[in-house]
Amino acid sequence: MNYLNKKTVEDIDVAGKHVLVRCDFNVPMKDGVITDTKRIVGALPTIKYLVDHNAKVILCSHMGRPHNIFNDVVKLDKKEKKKIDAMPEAEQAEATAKALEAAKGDVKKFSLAPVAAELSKLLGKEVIMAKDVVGPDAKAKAAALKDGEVLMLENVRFHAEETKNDPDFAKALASMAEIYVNDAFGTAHRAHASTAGVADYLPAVCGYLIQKEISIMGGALENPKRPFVAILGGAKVSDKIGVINNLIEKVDTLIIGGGMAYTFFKALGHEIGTSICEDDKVELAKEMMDKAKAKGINFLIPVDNVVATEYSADSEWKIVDSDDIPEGWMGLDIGPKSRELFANAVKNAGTVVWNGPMGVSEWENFANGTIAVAKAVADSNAISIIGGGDSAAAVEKLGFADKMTHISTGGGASLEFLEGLELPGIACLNEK
Ligand SMILES: Nc1ncnc2c1ncn2[C@@H]1O[C@H](COP(=O)(O)OP(=O)(O)O)[C@@H](O)[C@H]1O
Ligand SMILES: O=C(OP(=O)(O)O)[C@H](O)COP(=O)(O)O
Repeated sequence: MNYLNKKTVEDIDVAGKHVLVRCDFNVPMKDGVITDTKRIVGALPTIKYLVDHNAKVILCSHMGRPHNIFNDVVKLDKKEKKKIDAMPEAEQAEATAKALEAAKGDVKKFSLAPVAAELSKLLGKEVIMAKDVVGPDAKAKAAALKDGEVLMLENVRFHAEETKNDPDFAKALASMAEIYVNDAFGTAHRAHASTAGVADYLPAVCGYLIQKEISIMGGALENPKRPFVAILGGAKVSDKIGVINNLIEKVDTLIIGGGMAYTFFKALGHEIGTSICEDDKVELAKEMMDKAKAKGINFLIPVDNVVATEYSADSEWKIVDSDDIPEGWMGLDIGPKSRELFANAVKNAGTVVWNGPMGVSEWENFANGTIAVAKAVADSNAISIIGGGDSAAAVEKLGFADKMTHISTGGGASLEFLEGLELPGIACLNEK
């Protein structure tokens, strides 16, 4: 998908205008404290540009997946509902009432107020917080904004109309501004009112974060410095089929690690013990390997594995070759020979795209494959692009973030971009 011809904030006169900026401020929180500010820091260049150019800045974002509080409809979380459905019928009514009551009290944790406070610190200026999204408080505060001032609306997902891409809700958002800027890369794969719908009613351009994400990732896909190496890991083949399909057409080397690899082992006829496997994807794994062979791509899967007796952080473990996984053992990481094999493939790469850990990297005993790959990518001279999600978290935790060319701020969005899918939040923006 080529989005490089989209208008940016620099292509439009923002001085004195109300500018509605959609950011992805869906940051991880624990006990009311933001645990990773990457997405807020990522939004700063656009916000600073608008402030410096005397715009009246109105920021909006979602946070989590809350209930529709403004219509007073509180719905149960999917997981909660499943739990209640599994209860004996006689207990369900009481459990539902209790859960609904608890869900009402939950709403505060989805407020963007902590983000406004953090942003204010990072910007070194006040960020005015609205009590609602398109209600009287937001409208009054937006109308009163002076040039260079910044307002944060409440969580757009407090309205069910947001995720439904309801035109009236999009219009209500648009009515507060004269220009729309989308800089929410992490939410660009969603066709919601504030990420796409609003562009029907205002001149619509992208911010610097979206521009950076698409120019680096788009550049790698369209015109990669070769050899181009893709490393895919994580739990499931089904999550990455689209990415494999798209990248197999472009790369010189495709490396498959993590839980995904065991479906490929099965396709090769190996015994995989109790390793994670998607039986309905074995045939597809075979097809992928045949395709890679036909295209002359270097296709690498682990040659050895760290196997464990149970899925737990302190399980007994040992190292075995890939065609020698014993009955009752499960592969939780790639082994030392695979680490070397993968590191060697990365060493002379021109471009590396990496998405998904090589094993259960959350647990120390099964993190060495992911550490080795992160180190190899960091030590290479390649243009290195890390998809969001768990691989980004691993790279950051291991202290290699500074050595990577780009760590995407979007998990789902970067995957869809690498799949070559259209991102509605970018497709809706005006062309130059
Ligand atoms: N061998 C394995 N067995 C089971 N789970 C695994 C294995 N390897 C990796 N995983 C799990 O995969 C998950 C990450 O996968 P995924 O969400 O696809 O990655 P990303 O977020 O980077 O796209 C992690 O929770 C990790 O524990
Ligand atoms: O955190 C997000 O997605 P990600 O975890 O895939 O990066 C985005 O804010 C999108 O959120 P959503 O998946 O609730 O639409």
